[in-house]
Amino acid sequence: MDGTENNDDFTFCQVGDSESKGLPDVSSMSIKDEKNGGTIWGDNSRSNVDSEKQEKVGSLTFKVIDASSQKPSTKEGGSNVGSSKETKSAVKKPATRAKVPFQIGYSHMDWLKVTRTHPDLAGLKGQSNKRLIPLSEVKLHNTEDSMWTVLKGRVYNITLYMKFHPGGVDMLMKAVGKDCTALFNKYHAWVNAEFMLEKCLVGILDDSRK
Ligand code: HEM
Repeated sequence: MDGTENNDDFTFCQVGDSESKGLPDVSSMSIKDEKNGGTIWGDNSRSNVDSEKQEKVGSLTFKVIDASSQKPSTKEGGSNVGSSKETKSAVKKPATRAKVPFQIGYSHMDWLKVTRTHPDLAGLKGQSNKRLIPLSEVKLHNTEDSMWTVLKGRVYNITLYMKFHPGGVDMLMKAVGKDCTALFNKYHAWVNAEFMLEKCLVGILDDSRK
């Protein structure tokens, strides 16, 4: 690619101080794909309004709406894919995640440093980390100075990890003394805990004992 070819399907928007430059309000724009049908981006349900202008680039149609002249309305229509309800759910914004304030000295990088320098994160005192451990033993480690959890069949000592957890201490407390695999997968199945907690491994969960 040399950057000179004509790419019909993509357009780049100039973003800036829209008011002072007289640019359209991007929060009120939507992009339709005429070739394949459907809304690519934006809230397409707000068409059929008087203050709307259409721009066309390649196969894409931009609906530029002057939001300043609009009042909230229940008017429907304008969508070329089913009902406007369906279109709305297709462009639904993801739920905002409650961010836990980041504490200086407790970032992911800080944790990696700890895992490299701490002599005994698991608290093994020389014991093997291949020992089979029943859930009843995990349950006993639910105190401030010894917190164990089970994740994907492995038993970890998470006492020192608690303050480094990006989801907060309170959330991770739900894992203490229990098997947290389901909760872990519910919130972030993509997190590589095997790597992050490698040095916290205490043993393997013994499924055959309670
Ligand atoms: C014990 C193993 C766990 C590890 C190693 C771990 C690790 C992490 C990591 C790396 C993140 C950041 C993920 C990201 O930004 O994409 C995170 C976020 C989070 N974790 Fe965990 N987690 C564990 C267990 C849990 C459990 C059991 C819960 C729920 C009870 C939980 C709830 C959360 C939540 C709600 C967030 C999101 C925080 C935010 O968006 O700021 N975690 N965790």
